[in-house]
Amino acid sequence: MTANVETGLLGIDVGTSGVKVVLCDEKGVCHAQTTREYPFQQPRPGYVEQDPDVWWRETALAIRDVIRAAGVEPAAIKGIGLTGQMHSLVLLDKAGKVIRPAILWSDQRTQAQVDWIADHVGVEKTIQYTANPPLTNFTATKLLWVRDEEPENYARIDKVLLPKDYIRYRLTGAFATDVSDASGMLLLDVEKRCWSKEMCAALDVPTAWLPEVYESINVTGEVSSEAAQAAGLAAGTKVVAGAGDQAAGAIGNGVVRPGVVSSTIGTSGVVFAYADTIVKDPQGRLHTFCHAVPGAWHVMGVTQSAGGSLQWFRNEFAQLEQATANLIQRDPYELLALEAEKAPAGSDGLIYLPYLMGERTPHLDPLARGVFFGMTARHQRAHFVRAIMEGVAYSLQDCMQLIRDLNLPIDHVRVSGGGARSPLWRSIQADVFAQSVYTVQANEGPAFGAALLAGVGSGCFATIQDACDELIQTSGSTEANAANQAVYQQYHHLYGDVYRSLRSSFQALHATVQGIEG
Ligand SMILES: Nc1ncnc2c1ncn2[C@@H]1O[C@H](COP(=O)(O)OP(=O)(O)O)[C@@H](O)[C@H]1O
Ligand SMILES: O=C(CO)[C@@H](O)[C@H](O)COP(=O)(O)O
Repeated sequence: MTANVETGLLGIDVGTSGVKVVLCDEKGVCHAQTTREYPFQQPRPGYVEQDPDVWWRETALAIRDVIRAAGVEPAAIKGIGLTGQMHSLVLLDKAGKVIRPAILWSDQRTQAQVDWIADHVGVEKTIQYTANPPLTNFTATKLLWVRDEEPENYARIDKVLLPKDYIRYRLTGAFATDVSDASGMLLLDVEKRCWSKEMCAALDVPTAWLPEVYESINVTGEVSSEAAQAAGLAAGTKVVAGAGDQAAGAIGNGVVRPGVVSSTIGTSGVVFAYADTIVKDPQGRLHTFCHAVPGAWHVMGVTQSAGGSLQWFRNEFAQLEQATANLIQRDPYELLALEAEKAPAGSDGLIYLPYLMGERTPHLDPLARGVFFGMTARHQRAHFVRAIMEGVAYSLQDCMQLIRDLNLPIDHVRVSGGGARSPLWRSIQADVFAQSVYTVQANEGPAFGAALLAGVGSGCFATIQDACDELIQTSGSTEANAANQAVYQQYHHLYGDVYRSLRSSFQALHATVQGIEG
């Protein structure tokens, strides 16, 4: 590995399935990257939690790993950019200790608090204050759940942070966040890019609990001696504000101009569009958040369980592939995707609704559940895998449609995330979207975007657009197939009907499960 990196930029992505750290130079060349996985806990149905101190432990080890692998002098690292899973709630007490496990973005326990906000503040007022409606995913609802269900923990709160901002606190001692990630807390005035005094007052959340808000490229602090020792960094290294994982991923994909849109299949699925001015879906089905580009916004539609659906299927129904992965040196996802190619477009009438963790766009329905519809005895495992990929693409197309309805152009679609590794999943997306999709050369995703933000913050690039123009190029395209397009149009229609037919049954199912499981 190279030892002559003069200007290192470190990007850290505190993800849901693990932390990813990349070390690039000012030319965008990545000299080392590593991922360290960690689990999440599901103590009850709908609950999803993680231990923030595990994030920090694994992040410090991952930083050490990439510095060693790149053979770079720690002092050559000119800036660190942070990104991570959005919305997840981290609570600290006066001594800076974590009060309880983080309640994650995918956790669905807060419907009562969503209803409370709707009753006490009103959905319209909430959209007026924060640009978004109350949703179970957003941080403020999680905070109110702690108020209602764990008053002893609530009484100890001194600071409320997001995942990447907890890592910032451990690196620098600073309490800070950035506008894009803060947008997903339901406490930010997204239009003015500062905390909403009205919303905080309405929820009785002291603004002193909240970190200082910066634009993504601004320096928020320097690595402390203690953190330098733990992570193998040089004390004094600058840490920029960074961005939520979707905004950082958008930077890594060059989604920094109108018309360029990304479709990302990670655990969640996200369609992300740049906006020069603030644009809102009146029904709140798309999120309206600040972009990491200063002075810009974005809208995004979210599929709760996109790659997460295939992950679930792999874990439960591809155990042989998992157990032999090392032996045969083939990734189980790759094997499943190859198998899915044996099924035709439309999976012979098998339709999958990817609602394993409820759904955000377009239904805003935490009670929706996953469905395989149309099973017959002729369906094989290949059909199930293909149906999952198709169902996720239908959900992403629902997001695309809502973005078009806001008159935002979709001229050029860039696919990314783990799902874009699969040629089949790329083709299905092109066919369902009825337009070509493109991949970009730099495939390190949000961590790379965070490193670019560090590059702008430490003066390597004048602006984010300059950095993207210089470093991000498309590397391939997948065209839509007209015959498949026609098949998918018909099944997509049915897919929508299946949800509408089942909506009340999902509510009844929830009530039944609650009654039985308590
Ligand atoms: N070779 C592959 N073929 C198809 N899907 C894949 C492949 N590799 C990864 N995936 C999908 O990508 C998801 C992980 O995406 P990634 O962007 O790495 O995750 P995260 O959301 O944790 O950032 C997996 O859950 C899986 O569904
Ligand atoms: O909830 C959202 C965005 O609103 C997710 O983007 C999470 O921020 C994490 O997603 P993965 O990267 O783990 O898929």
